[in-house]
Amino acid sequence: MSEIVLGHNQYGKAENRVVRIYRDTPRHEIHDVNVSSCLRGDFSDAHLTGDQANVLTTDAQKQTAYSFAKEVGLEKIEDYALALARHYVGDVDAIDEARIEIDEYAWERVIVDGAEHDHTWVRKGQEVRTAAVTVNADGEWVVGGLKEFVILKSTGSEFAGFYKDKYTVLEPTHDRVMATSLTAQWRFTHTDGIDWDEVYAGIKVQLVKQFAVVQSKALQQTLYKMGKAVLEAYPVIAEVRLSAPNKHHFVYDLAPFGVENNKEVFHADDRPYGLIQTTVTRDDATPPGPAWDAYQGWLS
Ligand SMILES: O=c1[nH]c(=O)c2[nH]c(=O)[nH]c2[nH]1
Repeated sequence: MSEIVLGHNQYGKAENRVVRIYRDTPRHEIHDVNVSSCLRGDFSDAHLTGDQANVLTTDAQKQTAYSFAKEVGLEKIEDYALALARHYVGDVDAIDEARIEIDEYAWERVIVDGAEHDHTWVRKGQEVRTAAVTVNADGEWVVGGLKEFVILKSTGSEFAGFYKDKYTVLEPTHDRVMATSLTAQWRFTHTDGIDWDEVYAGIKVQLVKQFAVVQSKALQQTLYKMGKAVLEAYPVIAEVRLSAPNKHHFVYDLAPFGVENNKEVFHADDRPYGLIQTTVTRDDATPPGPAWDAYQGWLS
């Protein structure tokens, strides 16, 4: 008979929706996040005997997330996440490792009578900025990123010369629409003295540029070039991971109506979609440790 044992476990408070307003001057600032805290450590008893003595409640984690929005501030999600993770590992004995995952929603000031308004914004829909921070006794890891970044080019994309079997019906193309909703994550080599906002903005520029300028032979090639450009431009990045659904745009058949369609009218298909995923790394990158050990998405 095999013995049944407790395996990896972790717990926390997922998706605290924290909004911090800075209102010390008439021109307010807003920071809007979805923050999840995840704790790893000596929690066997909670599972095996029901003894909760070591369990810092998920409710306390929620309270901490809100209080740290004031105590630490929320100007930089990476700094806020590091502060939370350091607090859990440093202050609670049972906790060996803390993982903080944050999505940040950007807001943009409305324009009233030609001027930016002091305290009214509209949601900026372009992408969600992400951060994932892990702290344990051996070190600290920060992974920055973005997701839901929808980007499309109307030409400059090919897909041809692929392997063919008896089910292959796809026609090769040297001129197609390429579109995706990009998720990108980048692992920092260290965590001190980094201008998180500058690196974020610069990496976004690199990702966009490669998507636009590369004469793409495949989404795979575009993703590789994106990751490579980020690593070339930013020595503080050790590794980039990219995940891109191929949002297929099919030329719509207008022939039944006697209407010519020279790649001018498309059906934007919803599903299924190719899902292309690529890691680009330095051959001498420091080991990732637990940098990629997810909380949200652990099973995916
Ligand atoms: O860029 C692409 N990569 C693929 O692997 C693939 N497969 C497919 O059918 N279309 C595409 N496009």
